[in-house]
Amino acid sequence: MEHDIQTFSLVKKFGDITAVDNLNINVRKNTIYGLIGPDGAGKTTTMRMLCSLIKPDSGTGKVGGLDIVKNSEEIKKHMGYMPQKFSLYGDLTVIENLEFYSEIYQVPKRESKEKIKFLLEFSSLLNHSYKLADQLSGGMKQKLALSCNLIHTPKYLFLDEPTIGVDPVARRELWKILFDLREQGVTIFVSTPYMDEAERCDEIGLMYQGSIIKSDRPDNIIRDFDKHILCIVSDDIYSLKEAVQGIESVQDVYLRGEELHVVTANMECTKNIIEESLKNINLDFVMSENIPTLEDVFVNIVKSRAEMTYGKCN
Ligand SMILES: Nc1ncnc2c1ncn2[C@@H]1O[C@H](COP(=O)(O)OP(=O)(O)OP(=O)(O)O)[C@@H](O)[C@H]1O
Repeated sequence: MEHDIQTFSLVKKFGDITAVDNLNINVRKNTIYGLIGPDGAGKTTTMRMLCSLIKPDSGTGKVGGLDIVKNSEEIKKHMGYMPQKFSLYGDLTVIENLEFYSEIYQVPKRESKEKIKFLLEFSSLLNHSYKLADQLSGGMKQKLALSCNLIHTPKYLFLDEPTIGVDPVARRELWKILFDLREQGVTIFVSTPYMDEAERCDEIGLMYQGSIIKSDRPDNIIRDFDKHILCIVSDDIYSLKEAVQGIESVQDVYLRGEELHVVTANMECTKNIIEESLKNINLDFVMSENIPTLEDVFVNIVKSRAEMTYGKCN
């Protein structure tokens, strides 16, 4: 199996903080790899090392078979990196921004004209070509930022939370672009806080405290989850939560919108105890078993890790 992006025991420290801790990642060629994890897990630091913007303290990494420290200049020619705050020039038009990045990447003039035309169509920005970047919506700005990173036809694309602050329709459009890029042979490494986006990746890595604690296809991660999720709705969700979280076979309880999600290893027994307890306090409720979502699994894995590290807190 051919890998385009790899890390081998990668470590990065900032003073006392170990931001990336013995990280091992393997990203297959021509796939979308999603890095997900809580704030401060080390996602941005990982991406910055892979893009040769900062050096690791130890360990190594490869992009397209090239060493991220020794061959950084060569790697940069073939990669695009869109950080969380990508610099667009607000007082330049959409086309002018693309022309500017085309010069930065030293794309030959004739090639650049063709590429800009292609990217404007590809990212549905053609009708906005002469708008100032500052006048674009959040979603369009991100599409322009992405296009600026595609001007030199990179083989590897690194995107740090590219859809933050983007509305759901524009988010879907951006993902359509990513799928098209994968079709064209680009390997994509993306971090996202959104679980619906993580589910669209070919493989995801759950990052916690600098390491990958689980890595697989999203459907495999959900399939391997060996616990059950009970979903309960009630008019008095807070009394419901209080009553349920004291039950011994309940491993975790959390709110998801209007619903209370209960995690248990023993579904039938927990269901019966909850029914009894809620009847005793005269609470109206509706309970059903839910198929676990990636979000349920993610919350559970991260909480279990945190409990292993810091002990249980209720
Ligand atoms: N330049 C820096 N100097 C000191 N500490 C840093 C620096 N960059 C990152 N850190 C620390 O390293 C840890 C990992 O940060 P990082 O930004 O990589 O996490 P993240 O998973 O990308 O978080 P977020 O989702 O909030 O962006 C955090 O504790 C952070 O405070």
